[in-house]
Amino acid sequence: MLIGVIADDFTGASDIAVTLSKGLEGEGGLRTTQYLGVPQQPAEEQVEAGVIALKSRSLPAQEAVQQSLAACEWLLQQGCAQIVFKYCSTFDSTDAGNIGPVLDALAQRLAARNVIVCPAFPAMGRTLYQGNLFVHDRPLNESGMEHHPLTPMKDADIRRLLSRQAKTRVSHIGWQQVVQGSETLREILQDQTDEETQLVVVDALSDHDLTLIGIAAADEKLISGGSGIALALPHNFISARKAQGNNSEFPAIKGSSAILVGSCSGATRGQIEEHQKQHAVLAIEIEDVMAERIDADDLVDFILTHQDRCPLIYSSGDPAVVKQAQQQFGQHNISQRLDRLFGDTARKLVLEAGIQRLVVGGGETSGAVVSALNLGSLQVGSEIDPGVPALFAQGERPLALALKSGNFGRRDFFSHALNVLAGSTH
Ligand SMILES: Nc1ncnc2c1ncn2[C@@H]1O[C@H](COP(=O)(O)OP(=O)(O)O)[C@@H](O)[C@H]1O
Ligand SMILES: O=C(O)[C@@H](O)C(=O)COP(=O)(O)O
Repeated sequence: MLIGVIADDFTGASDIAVTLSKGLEGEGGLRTTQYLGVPQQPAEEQVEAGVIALKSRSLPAQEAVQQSLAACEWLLQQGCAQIVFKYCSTFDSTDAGNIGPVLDALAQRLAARNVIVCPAFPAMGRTLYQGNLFVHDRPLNESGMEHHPLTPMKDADIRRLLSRQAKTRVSHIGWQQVVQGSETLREILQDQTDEETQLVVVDALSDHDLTLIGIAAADEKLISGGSGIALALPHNFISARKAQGNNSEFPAIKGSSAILVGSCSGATRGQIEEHQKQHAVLAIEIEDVMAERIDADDLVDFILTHQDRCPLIYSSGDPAVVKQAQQQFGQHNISQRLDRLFGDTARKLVLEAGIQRLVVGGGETSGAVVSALNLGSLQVGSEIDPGVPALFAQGERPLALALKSGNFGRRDFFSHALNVLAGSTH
């Protein structure tokens, strides 16, 4: 294994996994496997990039640090020369963490001097300029992310956010320096090396900028960012002839399907609206979940009786509905109950009812579903939409998955994803 990634949620893990497996256009990427939690056994020999999916974004900071360090140890044992800490391209976190505390701990473990911090993901409109993060034409704190149920983002200045979370000093490399090229950037990074470790927020507006940054970071032991930071990392290993590259083929799975959605993001709510125009959709009311008036058997029943209409079940609400539910029940209680409900439903659907194509909307929700299925590891297939690959779990009966970040995906994402998992290229 050459590159090891520690991802703080499951959709984020598949986002960076597909970036590594794709590589730069015309060049190809690395043989990539996504692990669900820290594996108990060594990786298979042919794996060149290993992505460990944690569900650590919303844990207490100390637990997130412990899990991230455990993931780091396993990746180092597999021989990784470079570790990447992957967080959200909207920098999802709070003043208590977890991005800062995890970076502090990883930097110390790896004795890294300059740790790049770059959440930019231009394909999804996330750009970083003068240390401030934008989502398309809005600053992060006006992008809708200020309403996120778990990590409301109320500041767009990554330097300021990170300084509140991390003990390590925070510095900045501006876009005007990035565009001077990889060589200059490498020199700037090396010049910044003094005794003190630094978290270096680096601006990026385009994939070209990210490519320059990735090439400049070829020798860095620790890098961090959204999936965009990994764009050029396969190139570093392929051009140094250390990697064989990715030439895997994946099955088309046409079996029965289910779509489970817990994300409350604007993009996801639009996708649900689109889906219900032609397909079967069931809304779960939070009051019913909290009062245990609805359970996994009810949801399984809906999915199985609507197989001919691409059934989708969602809990998602708009910001006003979410706020009201939070005031009534507490966000932690709601998330715990929903995680359990979606997890139990997925287990019954896959293990008992034989569902073979599963699409999940939302990072935390994907974590809950995939953890309940206890799948171990997933092979990374083709990209359904930017940042969302087809994933395959081997077992007695193959299972194809798509784990969609709340904000990702085209408007008809859910039906499109089912088609791609079934082998359609449209
Ligand atoms: N109607 C709702 N009210 C309050 N919280 C909700 C509701 N529906 C889902 N949630 C919670 O909101 C969170 C959404 O997070 P996540 O699944 O990561 O989506 P995203 O990818 O958009 O961040 C989950 O913890 C989920 O349990
Ligand atoms: O970087 C991103 O935006 C995604 O890969 C990601 O981490 C998504 O998180 P969720 O929005 O919680 O799914």
